[in-house]
Amino acid sequence: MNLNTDSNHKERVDGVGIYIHIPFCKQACFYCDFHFSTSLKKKDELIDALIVELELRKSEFENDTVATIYFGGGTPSLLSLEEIETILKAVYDNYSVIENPEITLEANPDDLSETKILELAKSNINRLSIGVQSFFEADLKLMNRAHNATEAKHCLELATQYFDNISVDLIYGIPGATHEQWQENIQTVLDFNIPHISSYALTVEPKTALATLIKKGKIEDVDEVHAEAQFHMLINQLKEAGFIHYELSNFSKPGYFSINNSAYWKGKKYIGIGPSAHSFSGESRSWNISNNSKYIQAIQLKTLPSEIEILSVNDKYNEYVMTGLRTIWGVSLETIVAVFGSDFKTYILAQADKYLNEELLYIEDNNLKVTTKGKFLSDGIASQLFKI
Ligand SMILES: C[S@@+](CC[C@H](N)C(=O)[O-])C[C@H]1O[C@@H](n2cnc3c(N)ncnc32)[C@H](O)[C@@H]1O
Ligand code: SF4
Repeated sequence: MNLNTDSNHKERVDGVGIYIHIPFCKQACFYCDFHFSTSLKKKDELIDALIVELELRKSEFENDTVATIYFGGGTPSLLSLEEIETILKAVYDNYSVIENPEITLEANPDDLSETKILELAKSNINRLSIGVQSFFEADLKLMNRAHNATEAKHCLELATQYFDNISVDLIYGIPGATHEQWQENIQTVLDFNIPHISSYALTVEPKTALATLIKKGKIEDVDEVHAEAQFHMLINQLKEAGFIHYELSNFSKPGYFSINNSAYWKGKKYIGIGPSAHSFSGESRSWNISNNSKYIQAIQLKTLPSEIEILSVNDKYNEYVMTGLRTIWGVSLETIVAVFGSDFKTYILAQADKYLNEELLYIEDNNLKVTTKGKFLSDGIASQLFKI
């Protein structure tokens, strides 16, 4: 299934994507439930396994061209340039890659010394996604980030000298962080002339240290109203600065949309390499085991440690509605009819009626979209449009 067929989609994505998960971090951020290990003992074995998995899966893309390569984590910036290049070589050896693919590396500020940035600038990496989260010491300590506020600013000073395509991650709704501090965080990123920002509300995931600390009363609970107010400040401040709010958590200057993520939101195929990585073939989703040792063992035996789920028509429709409503492109009613049939269009319009009347949704050029008022509620609204 390729949902990137709408004639009115402005950012067309040609080619498929490869995501490579680097499951190591220096220390565990209190809020994070992504898959990572703080022990680097198995790093070499894991890199070997990533290379074998890339070889094992090449037939999945034998008729496709790779347009984006994304090193995510965990903390990919923990890898040396040599390690990154070895993995990239395995991509080029096994897949057909377009001439100038977007190659993103997620990086943490404490890894980005001038030497490291210079090395990365000489490699094929052409986009950095830097996990700053906040420029305030108290916020960084509360979240147990490995960097401090000075490192956060210093790394942007350096990175902007060598890279043009940079994204910065910021977290809002942090307990104790005032609205003024939040606005200062956004302004600091703008002052560095960063063209792309991803911003998430601090989410208390079950079984994280943050959840335990809140339960014990050691950290104040997150406040939804406070977070929603900061989300709207973000929208307004970035709109004024010329950013396009192209996905619920993503803002970009024209020309700097993440091609990798846009492809994902538009239902393009991608393969995820590494422990916990997810893949989407168009017809099914699969995900690798979230355990470094078991992942390495299975790959050494030339088996894929993954589970697969074949998507039903309703699953595909639900996913399209969920991702579509989060984006600037919305849910195309033309695509709904073309891919799922006219019954689905009748269904979605009936379900959407209440939200259209409440001005949480609107229709523009035959696309169903969330209004600014509806944005913070977009996932909840999408679930009300699902077919079960
Ligand atoms: C999993 S991290 C990987 C990149 C890198 N290690 C970093 O920390 O920036 C990707 C993004 O997800 C954000 N994130 C992970 N868990 C989150 C949570 N519970 N609430 C808000 N943001 C979260 C991180 O802060 C980061 O910006
Ligand atoms: S937020 Fe990033 S650095 Fe922190 S634990 Fe998660 S993956 Fe690691």
